[in-house]
Amino acid sequence: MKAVLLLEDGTVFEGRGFGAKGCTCGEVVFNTSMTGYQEILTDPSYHEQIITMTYPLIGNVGTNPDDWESRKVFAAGFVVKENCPYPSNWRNQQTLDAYLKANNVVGIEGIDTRRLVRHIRTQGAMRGILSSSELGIKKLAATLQEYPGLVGRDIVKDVTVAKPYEWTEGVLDVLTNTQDVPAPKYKVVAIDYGMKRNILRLLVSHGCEVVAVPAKASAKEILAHKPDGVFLSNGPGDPAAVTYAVETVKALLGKVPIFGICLGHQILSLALGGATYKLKFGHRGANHPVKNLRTGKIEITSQNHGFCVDLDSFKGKDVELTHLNLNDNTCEGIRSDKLGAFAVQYHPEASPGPHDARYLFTDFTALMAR
Ligand SMILES: NC(=O)CC[C@H](N)C(=O)O
Repeated sequence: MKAVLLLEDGTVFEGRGFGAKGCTCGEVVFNTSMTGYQEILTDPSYHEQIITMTYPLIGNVGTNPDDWESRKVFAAGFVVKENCPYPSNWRNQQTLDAYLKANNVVGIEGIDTRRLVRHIRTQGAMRGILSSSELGIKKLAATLQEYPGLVGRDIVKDVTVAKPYEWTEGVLDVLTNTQDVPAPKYKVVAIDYGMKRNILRLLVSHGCEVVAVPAKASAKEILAHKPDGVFLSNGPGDPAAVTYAVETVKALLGKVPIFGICLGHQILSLALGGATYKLKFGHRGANHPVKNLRTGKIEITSQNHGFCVDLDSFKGKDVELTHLNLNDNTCEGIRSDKLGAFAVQYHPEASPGPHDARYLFTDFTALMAR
């Protein structure tokens, strides 16, 4: 079936539809990872985003019941050069096409993804509409006009959970189908702004007993759990719009150790008096070099963010820059020793990506132990 991707600046890409037949709007972004498309599709941080994969062959390992990073496919749409209809992998249970159909996600293949990515890199991430149902450009343009984009909107409320839940699974070894679940030593409350499951699995495998709470949980409700530590999760959209989350973290600072990832890093930074801004096209991939300024070591990291913390916004404040992105010298980690809080912009839980930064989970348990 024919499909079309129309960008807000009028650029049109025509291709073949796969997955669900339908029409969807979102911010068009790209991810350079060669692997992990199922984890990427189910990362709630991609809510209201149409993901373009730069690696040309996608779907070659099919999909499976284990590699979900959340309860659903949150990506608004999927753009690939070539969707592989004949996956080959011992874990495969469903082709990517059938998986997207089953989860009502629109896909397009056969477009020049290199041209699309170069366009986004030069013009910046922008709103787009992807459709394999309505194909009339005029009608699609009118529909796209209605879509407001991400800036200034709290969309964490669309992906968070309604009530608290416990998580007991550890990191899964797919070869032996066993999990690493040591006896819990620390009680952690994780605020779920759209949390990836591998963060939860790693907290459990590092000896944490985890209860996840909705994004709007108050500091009082969180402290009532008597946690040894609080975790601030990843999540979609503009951090500055999630004002209730910033207020809650302000009320927690200094009362309990805090560790944050991605959106959690941005919310902690805002609570510490910092500021955030929108990057031109964001960082999304699995090979982004980050320098740990304390150890001097370079970590190859998994990344997925379109907003960033302004390095200069902490001038005169007792906040240490701990990690720096070596591609563009942007902030990738901060810490306040005085307040017992630290966070990174990138994804140490990988899923997908390298495991270089897993030590941060040990840093968190060491902080709680102190
Ligand atoms: N993965 C995330 O938590 C993303 C954080 C935020 N939504 C951003 O795009 O920068």
